[in-house]
Amino acid sequence: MRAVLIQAAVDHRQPFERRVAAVCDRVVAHRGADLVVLPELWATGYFAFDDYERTAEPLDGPTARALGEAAEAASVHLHAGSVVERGPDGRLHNTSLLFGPDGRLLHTYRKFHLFGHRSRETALLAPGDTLRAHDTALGRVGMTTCYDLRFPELFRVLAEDGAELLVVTAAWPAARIDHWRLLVRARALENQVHVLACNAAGHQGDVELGGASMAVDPWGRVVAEAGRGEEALAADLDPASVERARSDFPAFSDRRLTAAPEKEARLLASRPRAPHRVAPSRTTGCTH
Ligand SMILES: O=C(O)CCC(=O)C(=O)O
Repeated sequence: MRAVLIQAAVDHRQPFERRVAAVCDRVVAHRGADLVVLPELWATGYFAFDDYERTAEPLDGPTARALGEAAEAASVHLHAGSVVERGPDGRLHNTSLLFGPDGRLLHTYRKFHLFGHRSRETALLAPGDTLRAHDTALGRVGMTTCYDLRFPELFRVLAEDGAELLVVTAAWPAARIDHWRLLVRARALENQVHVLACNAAGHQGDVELGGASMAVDPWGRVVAEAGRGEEALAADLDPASVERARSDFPAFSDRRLTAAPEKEARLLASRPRAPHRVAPSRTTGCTH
């Protein structure tokens, strides 16, 4: 599977509609990829808190329509990063959108953990409360947003819901980019899944975004990593490697606690354990 992460900067000199059109053109240029991913709030700018209200749209608004058309024109799955959504009750959310190659909106995710440190997100937005993975032609996909990376239980819930690919859309500052690198790899390794983490680039006000978008495999290995500036990062993933990693080294199936909120018993009922396979180390991938 070929994924392309568009590590975009927000050009605040351009009107909002022009920013949307420019990013849609960049999506269309990646026809031939299977999945294109955008950063968090790439059109409004995550740190442009004064613009949230003005740029908010419902999920059938012009920005979502343009993104669906771009996905269809490119014939790709499009994880369109996130937009400021105006919900049916008037509240605003940081909402991620996943489109299919026919331009249909397949799945949405409202950011669960709003960020309050030197950020007005908690004051302006309402958090999401629904977490589920979604079946696509590329496998089962879970969506997460930026600060969520610091909450391993959220990733575990999605992995327990069958996600094989976890996508992180972000506007992660350069000041804490070491945390980003560590957390993205940890979330992939501990859940034995692929993680695609698409960060923003450039400056938003006095905050510099850190770039370093990454594709990480189920062994926690970095398949591709971007620099700090604007870039389209391509990565080839082998979807079968999730199954392979889990059967070569069965840590995911050895877990005893569940993160799934709807399960009453937090301790997983004891079940017969599959015998661990003892394979010569040179034939396993588990040296990392
Ligand atoms: O956790 C961090 O350091 C960054 C989080 C963030 O910038 C966000 O959630 O948008």
